[in-house]
Order: sequence, then C-alpha cells, then structure tokens
Amino acid sequence: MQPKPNVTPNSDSSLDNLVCARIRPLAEEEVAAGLPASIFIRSREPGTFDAHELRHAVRGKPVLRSSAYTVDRSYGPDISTETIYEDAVQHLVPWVWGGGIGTLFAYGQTGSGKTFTISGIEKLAAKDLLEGNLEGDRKMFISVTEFAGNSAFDLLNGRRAISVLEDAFGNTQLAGALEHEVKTVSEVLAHIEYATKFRLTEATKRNDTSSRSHAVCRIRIEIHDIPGAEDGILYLVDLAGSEAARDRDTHEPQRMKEAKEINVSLSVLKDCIRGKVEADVLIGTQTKKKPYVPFRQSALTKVLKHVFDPAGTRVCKNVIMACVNPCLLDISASRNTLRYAEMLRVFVPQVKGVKYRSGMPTTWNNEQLREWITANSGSPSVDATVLAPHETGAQLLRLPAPEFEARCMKTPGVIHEQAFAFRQKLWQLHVDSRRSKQKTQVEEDDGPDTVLSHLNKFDRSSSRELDALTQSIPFKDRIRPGMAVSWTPTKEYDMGCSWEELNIALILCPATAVGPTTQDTMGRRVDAGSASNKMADGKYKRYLCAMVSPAVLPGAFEVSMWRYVVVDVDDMDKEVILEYDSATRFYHLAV
Ligand SMILES: Nc1ncnc2c1ncn2[C@@H]1O[C@H](COP(=O)(O)OP(=O)(O)OP(=O)(O)O)[C@@H](O)[C@H]1O
Repeated sequence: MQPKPNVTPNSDSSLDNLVCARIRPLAEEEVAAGLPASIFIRSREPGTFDAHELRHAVRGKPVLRSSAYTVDRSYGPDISTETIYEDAVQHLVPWVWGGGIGTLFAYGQTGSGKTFTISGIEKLAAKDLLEGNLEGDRKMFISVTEFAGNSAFDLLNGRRAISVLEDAFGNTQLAGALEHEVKTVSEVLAHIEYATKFRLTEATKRNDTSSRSHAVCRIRIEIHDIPGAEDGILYLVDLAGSEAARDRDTHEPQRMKEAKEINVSLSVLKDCIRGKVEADVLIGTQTKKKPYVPFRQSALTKVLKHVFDPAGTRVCKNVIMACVNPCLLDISASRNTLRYAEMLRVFVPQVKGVKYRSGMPTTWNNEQLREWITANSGSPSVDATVLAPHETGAQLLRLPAPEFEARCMKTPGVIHEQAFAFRQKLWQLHVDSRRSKQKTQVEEDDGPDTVLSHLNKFDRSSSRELDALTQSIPFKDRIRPGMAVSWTPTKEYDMGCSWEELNIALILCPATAVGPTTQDTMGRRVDAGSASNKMADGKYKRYLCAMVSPAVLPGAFEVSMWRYVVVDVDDMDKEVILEYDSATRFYHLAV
C-alpha cells in the first residue's frame, strides 16, 4: 500500500526540525508469549512505516487493517543508538557549542524505549562536547528536571519541588533548581545516573509512573571567548507518553486526570514545535503571517521558552524521536505515536527561481555571499571561505551569533568588535530588505552596495552622506547637522564614558546658534566664548553636539539628544557612521 499523500511533491520537510522514528526490538517476554511484530519499515529516508492491525469484525473473521506513516527518517530494531546519534542528532553538538539552541524530544508509549534512547544519546553527546575536537573556551553546566502536570521537580537535588516562574524580563526561571558545572564525561554520566535512579525509584514507589512525567536534561554551554555571546543550550527531553493498550484497564480517576494533563501538554508541545518551525521557515520570506506559538499554556513549554518564543531571534534545531514498540498488542498506541510524529513535520514551501538581489541576503547563493563578505567586512576583510564554507545568505543569517563571530575571528587581524559590527551590518541589510518590497527592487548596478543605497532619499537610517562623492572631501570641510564624529574630550568633559576609547558626538549646530540660556551637560552656558567661534576662513570653531553613549546592548549606542557637549573642531578625530536599527532602537557603528 502507498504512504498517505501528506507530502506535497514540491515541498521539503524543514531541516531544522528532523522527525525520526525508532522501532525497538520485541522484548524477550513478548517473543516468549508468541506475540508478533506489527510495524515494519518500508524505507529509511523518508522513513515510511507500515502498521498492521487485526480488527474484530461484528460478524465473520477478524480482518487485517494496514496503514502507512511517513516521517523524515526511520530506524529499525537492528539499528544501534550510536548509528542513530551519528545520523540524526550529532549535528546538534557543534550547533549548541557555537551558541545555538538544540532540542531532542523522545516520545512514545510506556516501554517503547524513550529512556533507553535518550540516555544513550546523552552519553554520546557529552563525549562529543567534552572530549571531541570542538574549539573555544567554554564551560558546561547540567540540570535535570521533571514535570508532572503543573508541578516541577529537581532530579539532581533529591527530587525537590521547584517553581516555574517568569521574571520581570519575561525569562522563565526554575526557582530552586540546581545547575552543576561538569568538566568530564564521567561527571555528566554520574549526574544522569543519579537523576535516572531518582526518577525510577520514585516511579516504583508511585506505581510505575515513570512515563507519566516529562524529564528535561539541560546542558548549557557558557561561551567565554566571545564577549557578550548568548549561551548554547542542548535540551534532551524524555516526554511522557501514551500508555500501552494492556495497561488501559488499570485506569483510576487519578490516572485519568494524569492522562488528560499529558494529552494537553503534548498537544501544546505539538502546536509550539510546529508554530516555531513555521516562524523560522518564514524568515527571509515576504509573508506577514505570524504562526501562533502557545508556549505559555503548559509548564513544559514555558520551561522550553528559549526554544519556542516567537519573539526570540534565535533559530532552534529540533530532533524528534518517536519511539515505537512493534508488538501487536501495542499497535493502537504505536499508531498514535506515529500519527503524532507525522503532525510534527513542517514543510518548507519551495520558492521557485529565487532572483538574485544585491541588497537582499536571502537571495544570495554561496558564491554571491562570499563576494559580499569580501567586499563588505571591513579591513582586514573576513575570509569568506571560513565564514561561509557552503552556506547561502539565508543560511548564514540563521547561524548563531557566537558561531558567526568565532568564524570571523579565525581570519588573522579580525577582532571581536569588527566581527560584531559586520554581523550587525548583514542583519541590518536583511531587516531593511524585508521592510518594504520597494526598497529591494533596486537594480543591481545602482551604486555602491550599502544600506543607504536601498533606501529612498526620505528614509534615512544612517548618518552617512547621501552623495557618495563627498566622501573624498575632508570631514572638517563638510560639517553638517546630523554628522557623527569621534572626538577627544577636553578635561571638562572627561566623564569616563568612552567605549573602547571612542567618544562619539552628534553635531547639532554651531555653538553660537543657540540662545544664552542653553546649557551643556556640565551646566555651562553653550554660547560662552562665542566671540571666538568663527575662524579666519569663516568656518565655525565650536559646535553644539548631542552626546552618544554606549547602550545596554553590547556594541550599540544611544543618542542623548538633550545632553549637550560643545566640541571644538580641533578635538574632532574623524567622521563615524551611525546606523539606526529600528528593531532594537539603538544605533550601531557601520564597518
Ligand atoms: N532499541 C532497543 N534495544 C534493546 N532494548 C531496548 C531498546 N529500546 C528499549 N529497550 C528495552 O526496553 C525496555 C523499555 O525501555 P525504556 O525504559 O527505555 O522505555 P520507556 O519508553 O522509557 O518507558 P517508560 O516511559 O515506562 O519509562 C527496557 O528494558 C529497555 O532496555
């Protein structure tokens, strides 16, 4: 029989959301009881399964009903955890090491092999993270928590109850949960073993409820060699599953309530995974559609806020491992598992013949991207073969910031500030290219490839002169309102607020152009000394300027429009270009 036609011919499942399914071998007791397998793999990639079920007809003989399910990859009973790790999960390791967020979800009915799969993968990932050949100065921390209904427990602290709270900045905090620094693989394994034992002991005490809760192992990578880099996070999630058919008659009111809560949280999880992947897929397209991500609706998804928050700018990679027991007795639960897995697949609409546009990074292939990197990354220019060995423009935009900056800094002479500013420049171009179609429809050979070249004359977001020819004139001969300059503060203005020894001021007008009541930031009259404000050539000597100071975001600036300084032309060093980022509402230095 043919698989269900849920794959449209010209669409592909998102590579950032890999949906796999693993069939475990029949257990010894199942073989001894003469129970046959009822789920078989038809193809490995895409993974197609055939499920056969015996249905009792009202009259006559039982009939065999068959159905097919398709996921991205399938693994049979003879495939080892090592092979599955290498094939489907290992790519998350360098991703999180570089500052990305990666999540592995294992889902399936009781006894289908979730814990077996997750614990095997935890060991292999820990080995790669701590003993692999990954570069960089990083620290690794582990925490393991369990979620049952709306309660949360710390499995590394005697299963102590903890609270899921949201702080003033909207970040989810697990109040009371411990996080342990780990330096060796054996330390990681000891923590995991402790957590697993605790979960199992409690499970036995509470009438085998191990699969009635979700367990989340979080490995956080602190990045020390890139200033201001966000942490990489790897979540390994052992989800609560549906129960096996043979357990169904043991349902009591408490178990029914648990089952309901689990169904709700799994349904919310499905909507969150799909919503976030759809949102990520839409990056780079012109669509205004905003997928709904209901991550606040369950404790589990609230804790995984990093993964699902649609307002988050970080692209996340997910791997979903649906675990299946092939035994005929469990066919109903197995089919539910595979149906759920199918629903988690998100298809990327194929865009026909993307036309290259110089100001739109999402339309660049690798060659065009490399050319742009070489021409626009400042001095020395970033080695494009290291920054983008095979990525397209859209793929480079999705690279985690620390990984992007680390790759830039592999070019000798490129320091962090340049790498940071260069990434800002690429993103600024991307944001501007999306702002309106009109701005992107600029002919390729329409002047220099700057942000400004894609804006119309009334849409200024940069302090750069509109007329590129003026660049050849010394800046002191073309001082104008709105020009940003770096300057050396005189003693009276030395307030110790320089950024990397760079003081910036935004020119407003000649100091004599204001009335006698205007005072500078130190309380002095701005027009004092006005008599000497004109030089022999008629140019002004002193200008009223607005202070530009570092913002809370690293490398960003704020313009304090009403904090004046009076700057003498002799104290101005050079013109600097400030570009406004409407997303953060801060200014950045252009490369
Ligand atoms: N791929 C496999 N190869 C060999 N044995 C397996 C495999 N998968 C699972 N098992 C075995 O099947 C049994 C059940 O597996 P496991 O405990 O991982 O299931 P589970 O889905 O986590 O169950 P629960 O939700 O009840 O905790 C274990 O004894 C485990 O060793």
